Amino acid sequence: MAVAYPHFVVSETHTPVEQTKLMVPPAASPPCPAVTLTQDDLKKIAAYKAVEHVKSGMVVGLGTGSTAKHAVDRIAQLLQQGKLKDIVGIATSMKTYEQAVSLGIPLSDLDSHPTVDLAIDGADEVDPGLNLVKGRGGSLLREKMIESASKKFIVIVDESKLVNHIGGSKLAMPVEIIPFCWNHSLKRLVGLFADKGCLGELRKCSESGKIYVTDNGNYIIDLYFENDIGDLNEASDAILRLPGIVEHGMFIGLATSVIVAGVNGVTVKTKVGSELEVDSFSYNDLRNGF
Ligand SMILES: O=C(CO)[C@H](O)[C@H](O)COP(=O)(O)O
Repeated sequence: MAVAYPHFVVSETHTPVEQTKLMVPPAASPPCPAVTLTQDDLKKIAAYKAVEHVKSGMVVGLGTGSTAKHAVDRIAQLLQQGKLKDIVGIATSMKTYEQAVSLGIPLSDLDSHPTVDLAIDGADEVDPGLNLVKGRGGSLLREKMIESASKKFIVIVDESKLVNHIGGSKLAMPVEIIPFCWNHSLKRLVGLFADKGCLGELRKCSESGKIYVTDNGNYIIDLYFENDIGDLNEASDAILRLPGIVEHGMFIGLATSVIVAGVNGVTVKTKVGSELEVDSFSYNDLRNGF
């Protein structure tokens, strides 16, 4: 059974793998049987909603990861259908670059297009102030370069990414470092946050066990925090002061809006000055259009 979402049909067969299965309640009117959305369906819903903000002629930052992949697919589809024209994409990773090339999306870079109209990307954590952790997919440096050059940066997530505070998922906060004496850098990073119950490890490829190397030829140290990191700007400054550190995965104040797809519908949080505007849409609203 497909959810009657305006722009796409959820696949009828779902592969559970590691995805969370979520039950969406049936619509009150018109009657509609319950539908099971996978976590990937939610990512796709958030991605498609974000792509509604892409207009012809825009320079668009193309994110990396399983959520952003849906946005790139959708942009390509709209280009192929002639509903979008003259889009220039700037890829945040080699993987996204290859995806975009395979789909025929015209690409450029920040040297030729230093200002990006809109970037769309996933995130690993989103806090209530729209600060993020990014980079569990390894692309944090190019993502931060492109997203900080964007007039608008829309983050697309399923609701599992929401946290009360950065580090709150207890999963990795990645830091890209140069390979030279990586163990020294690891110790210095962990030492910065000794009072926060911080542990760190060099990222390895899960399949080969080899050291993970970023698109920039660097390594990644994954930091794990037992306690709240505290002031994010202070933590950021301390990390970036260490020689050998290239960038970290805290994206502080960069997102202009976040689209969260959850079991009950979609929430769009948008920064308006210092305020946060929140719009919520149930799947019934989505059925009837916004
Ligand atoms: O920062 C990223 C890659 O560096 C991704 O955006 C982040 O890891 C989220 O990935 P996914 O959409 O697969 O959950």
